[in-house]
Amino acid sequence: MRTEKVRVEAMDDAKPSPGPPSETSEPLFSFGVIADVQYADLEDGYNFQGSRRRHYRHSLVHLRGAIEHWNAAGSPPRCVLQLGDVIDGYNAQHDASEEALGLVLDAFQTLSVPVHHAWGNHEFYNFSRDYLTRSKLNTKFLEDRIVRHPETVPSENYYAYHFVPFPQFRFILLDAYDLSVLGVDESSAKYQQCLEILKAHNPNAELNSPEGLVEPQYVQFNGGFSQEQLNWLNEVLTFSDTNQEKVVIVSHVPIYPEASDSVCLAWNYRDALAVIWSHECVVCFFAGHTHDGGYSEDPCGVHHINLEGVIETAPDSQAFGTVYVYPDKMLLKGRGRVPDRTMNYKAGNAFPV
Ligand SMILES: Nc1ncnc2c1ncn2[C@@H]1O[C@H](COP(=O)(O)OP(=O)(O)O)[C@@H](O)[C@H]1O
Repeated sequence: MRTEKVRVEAMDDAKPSPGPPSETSEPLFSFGVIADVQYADLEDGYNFQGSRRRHYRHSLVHLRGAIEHWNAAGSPPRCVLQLGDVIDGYNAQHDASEEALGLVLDAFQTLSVPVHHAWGNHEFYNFSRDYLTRSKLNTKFLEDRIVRHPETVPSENYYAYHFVPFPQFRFILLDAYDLSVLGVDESSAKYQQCLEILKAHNPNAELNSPEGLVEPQYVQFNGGFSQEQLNWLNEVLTFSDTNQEKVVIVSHVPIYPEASDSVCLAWNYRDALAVIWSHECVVCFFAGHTHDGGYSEDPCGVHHINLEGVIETAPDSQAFGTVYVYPDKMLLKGRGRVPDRTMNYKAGNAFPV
């Protein structure tokens, strides 16, 4: 194992500490996280409920600031995880999708480490799945393949892959709009199948409305995971268990109710949890989508983090984080409105060093 020294950035004095970090030992490596930039060249607006201000233009300034921060780090992160919704759906209405995406990608071009892009609902408001597959938001070329384990190779039917930024630590990027009516050709069988699933759970004329639903996550702006993708996830986690790896999962849409507004969960979040809970290796699950942020450790010791969205972050604050990985835990050092979080590995499951 590599024992490269990674410096932990200074604690932000302005917010509470999660307890003493492992200053006595050096982190093995670090990675950056950022969510819901939702850039658009528009005046500020509000969320659907009218309760939260959205800073469409300033979100790009926030993104550039985060990138400058990671570039200036004494020990740069191994990679950055962009959790989806990088440009806002309003761009499509103003015929500005490509221009907005270009500005965001120009910013990422200046990042000195690889970025992994998840896809959210706003990607699909702007672009078709085919367009995204051909775009620079498709970072599947950064995947790692496991020799002699073809069952761990993802299918082309969904946008998901895994990679190893540091030995024994596997990251899995999931496609939470694998089952969705967004970004899918309306004449396709898949669209019909997904529309049927959605309508079976949501009788509202407005399919974005959760009003009266027993399972409020069945709205159009969410999506889910196909059985094919879940079977693949199960295979990768089986490999990671067998090889005593630690796993970080990334998805635009969250899957754990205690960490998220129930309206924002993945359609079949229970199926994803069932797969994850049948394995030992998963340390944490990072999602965006809610903008509010949230955290909960589930009964199986998996830490669910919903990152605060850049779009609802005031110009005088920030919203991103760097996760420092130790042999026995991961430590999220948040900036601005992202709080620090300590994610201990499951009891007796520290990484053998
Ligand atoms: N309660 C609701 N009833 C009807 N439509 C809704 C409701 N909440 C959101 N929407 C619609 O769903 C879409 C996504 O909502 P929004 O909150 O803007 O999502 P995001 O947080 O991803 O930006 C928008 O078109 C919005 O108007």
